[in-house]
Amino acid sequence: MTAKSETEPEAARVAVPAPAVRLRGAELSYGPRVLWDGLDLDVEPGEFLAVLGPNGSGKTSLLRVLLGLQPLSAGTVRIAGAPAQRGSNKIGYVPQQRSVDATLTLRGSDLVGLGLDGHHWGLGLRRRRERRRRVDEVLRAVEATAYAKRPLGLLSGGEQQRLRVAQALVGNPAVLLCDEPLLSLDVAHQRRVSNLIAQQARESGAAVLFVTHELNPVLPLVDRVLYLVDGRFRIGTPDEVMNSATLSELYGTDIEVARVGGRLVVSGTDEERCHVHEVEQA
Ligand SMILES: Nc1ncnc2c1ncn2[C@@H]1O[C@H](COP(=O)(O)OP(=O)(O)OP(=O)(O)O)[C@@H](O)[C@H]1O
Repeated sequence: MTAKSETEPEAARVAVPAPAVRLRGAELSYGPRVLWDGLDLDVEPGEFLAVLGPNGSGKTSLLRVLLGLQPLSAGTVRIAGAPAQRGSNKIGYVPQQRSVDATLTLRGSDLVGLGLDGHHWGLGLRRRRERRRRVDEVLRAVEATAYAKRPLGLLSGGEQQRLRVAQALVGNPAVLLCDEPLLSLDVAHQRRVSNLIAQQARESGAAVLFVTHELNPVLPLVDRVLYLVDGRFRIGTPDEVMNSATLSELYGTDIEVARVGGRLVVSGTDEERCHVHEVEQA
């Protein structure tokens, strides 16, 4: 009896899975400029976290920290229980869109296949077939099959973006980092891509960190929001963060937030900095 009760706490500790992302006392500074500090954040498997903030508030820098590309100035970062590491196959990443050289001859399907490099698919015909099957499955999911064999340089911005999303999803990552993934997508593909990302969270237990200037297209999918402004931040459910009192405090000026037909409408003296895209455009 005594021996059993002594072993129970140990067993319980082992059974608790690590959060997908854990930041403790995290600070990022460039020279004297502090982007954010004192950031404590756990993102659980299956959680969808929207990361908001005006230009230059440090959203992309946060993703770079999680990717192991940017060291913290203070504090710790762990991905699925291990230190953040460059090239980790635990992470899928949709980078901010940049134009691809028109002469690039790499094909879309090859780009998506690169998302499986570093995974243990092994050699042999069976493995190669499995790999191809997975690539084809993800290409279908982003509706890119029709142009997957064409050179990347000849594709439109939206077509390239869907391939980047496929590349991030193909390895079933524990953490999915998305840097404004909906830019240049039409409304139908915005919906499809954001639903796919949320589905990956639900079905594969991926934690999603989704940087966006447009919260409304993903609002129904979002569990929590991290809102960064000038070194300050708030973390909470959309209702806890996206309200007049909290945003006015964060921006240090009067901000009005209203819900109109399920959308957030933000207005106020500083509305141009505070996600003007959330303001209903007439
Ligand atoms: N390596 C670096 N050295 C110095 N300053 C940097 C470095 N990387 C980024 N910065 C600065 O840090 C700030 C935050 O950049 P970051 O790209 O993280 O912002 P962001 O919130 O993603 O902005 P945006 O919404 O415009 O994409 C910017 O002012 C940027 O110029």
